Amino acid sequence: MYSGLAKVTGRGTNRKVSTTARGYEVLRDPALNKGLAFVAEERAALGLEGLLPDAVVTDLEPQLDWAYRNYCAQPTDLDKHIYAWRLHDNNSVLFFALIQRHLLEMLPVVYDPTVGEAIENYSEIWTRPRGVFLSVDAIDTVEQRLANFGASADDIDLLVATDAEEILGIGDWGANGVDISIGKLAVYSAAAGIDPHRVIPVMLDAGTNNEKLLHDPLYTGARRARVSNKEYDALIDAYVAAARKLFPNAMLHWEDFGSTNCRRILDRYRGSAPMFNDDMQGTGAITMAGLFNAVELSRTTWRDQRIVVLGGGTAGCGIVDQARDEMVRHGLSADDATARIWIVDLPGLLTTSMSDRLLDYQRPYVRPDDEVADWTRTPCDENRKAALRWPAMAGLRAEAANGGGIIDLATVVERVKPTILIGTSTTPGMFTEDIVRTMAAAVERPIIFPLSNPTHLAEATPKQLLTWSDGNALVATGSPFEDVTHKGVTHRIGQANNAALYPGLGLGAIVARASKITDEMILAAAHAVADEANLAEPGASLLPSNGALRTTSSVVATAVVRMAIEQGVATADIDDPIEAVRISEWWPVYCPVSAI
Ligand SMILES: NC(=O)c1ccc[n+]([C@@H]2O[C@H](COP(=O)([O-])OP(=O)(O)OC[C@H]3O[C@@H](n4cnc5c(N)ncnc54)[C@H](O)[C@@H]3O)[C@@H](O)[C@H]2O)c1
Ligand SMILES: O=C(O)C[C@H](O)C(=O)O
Ligand SMILES: [Mn+2]
Repeated sequence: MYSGLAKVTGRGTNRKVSTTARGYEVLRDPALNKGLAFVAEERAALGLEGLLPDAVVTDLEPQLDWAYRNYCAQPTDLDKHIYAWRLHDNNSVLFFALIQRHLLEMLPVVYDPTVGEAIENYSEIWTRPRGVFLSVDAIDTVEQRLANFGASADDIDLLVATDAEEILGIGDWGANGVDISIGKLAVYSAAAGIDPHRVIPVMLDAGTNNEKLLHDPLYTGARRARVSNKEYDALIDAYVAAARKLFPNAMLHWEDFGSTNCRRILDRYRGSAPMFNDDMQGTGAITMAGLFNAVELSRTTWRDQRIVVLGGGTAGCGIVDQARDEMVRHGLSADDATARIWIVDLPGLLTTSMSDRLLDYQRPYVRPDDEVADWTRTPCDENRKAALRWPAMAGLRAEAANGGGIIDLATVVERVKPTILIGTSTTPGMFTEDIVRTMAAAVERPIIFPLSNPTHLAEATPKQLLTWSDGNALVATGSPFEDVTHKGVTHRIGQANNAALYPGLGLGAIVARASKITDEMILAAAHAVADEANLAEPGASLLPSNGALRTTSSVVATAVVRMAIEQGVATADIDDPIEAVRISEWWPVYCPVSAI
């Protein structure tokens, strides 16, 4: 969004902006400001003479060198994060050009994992608000608040909203979580060229159960326990209604909702608006991209897989839903495919007798109790009992306390001999040496994806997995990890992070002006990502490098546009999907600014 009234003409590198803003209004608007790069005519027309030093430097390069030096001079990743985001608040082109130039290095700092630290420290480090804050305490003002952003119907392509109940794997961070919406949007722009001036980050403040925040005098959000049921649904309803009314062309992206709300929200609105849930669908798709390549390298087929998932929440179930569908596409019945999946969560292996206390999306995957009647049960330790914290798990807590014991991951791996092991449990160290060695002894190329973020929550490190499997494991992780050299082979660790998929998916949906985002569009995106990886070398990464994200995202977007057209959900008139994507991409270059 621009200060004052703005008119943007031309696309790609031919963009031009004209504005009613003048003087400091221009310089203080990060969307318009280009510092010394304003030329004499612009300075005269926009009332900037005397407000800038007289030197004119139109070249972005010296500014980039200077910004990068300052960035590198920051002592910690959190300081670097803060520096980069202050640059963003001053000059958004420079911020995105800097990230683009140093994508591999900066993405983990601007975004995950450092964004987790920034969220934990939000009250201390925020300087100016970004995005729109909607609150359960003011549901009747939701539309007005969104309108106050100052954009008109044609100005916005995308809104990312969070209620911050489950930020990454670090839990409930209340209003601090706005940074995840902001961060996800920055990745859209850096990775796929979605115009950063045509998006809105949204914080849906439904309260927080984070005691630390509730007692922090600096906390910026509603100081009350999280609401649920009708009150919560009313906030979401008001948001969707307002967003659809004010920005009817915009796509809605849902991020880091709690496990009890995430699927419900998607199911409720998905049929009537272009939207997707990144943690379920985006994660499912990027994981599938990694799995497509891993299954190929393992020289097995999708019909042969046995999949064990640790952590059957939003991400874990999003992944198995897509894996089950893939097995069905390879000829298994839905029941046979489901029977090749085991989910282990806090109460251990999910089984039929737990069904009425599980979430609806976990229920299809429960195992029959008689099938596991003679499986070893381990006592449920105090930590785990305390951790059985979902309301839905109240009964299970009692059961565990009564000494029933649980069927843990080690037992499941021993019994099932999985070909694929996925970690979305938010719990580090859960893929132990014993577990990995058991799996590696039974399967030639064990496929093991510890996906929990940020880095310190990964279920195992790639180095451990490759050591314990003697170099045979096919590994991808949620957060970035270094290459691992084992017995002379350098294993490049692909990052199965939805950041490698959702930007291209979103760009494709926006270019197609898709009326819905279908499962087939998401699958097309997953295949497009998988195809971009080069598997030729031993130890090759299962996924394309994040350094190549812009190229990957264009390819993904094109595949998504094609699928949207094929399925009849594209409302834009498109002859050539490649060209349509190309001309829609925003690039961080200074464009001429003139006066209205
Ligand atoms: N790589 C990616 O792209 C990606 C995407 C989404 C989520 N994630 C990560 O996955 C993790 C889970 O995210 P989510 O959104 O699904 O959260 P969630 O809260 O919906 O699910 C987490 C699940 O793990 C279970 N769990 C917790 N401790 C466990 C333990 N010790 N053993 C077994 N199960 C346990 C919880 O009960 C819950 O069901 C997070 O760390 C998140 O960062 C990664
Ligand atoms: O944000 C990420 O890095 C991936 C994912 O959406 C998560 O919640 O962990
Ligand atoms: Mn997420």
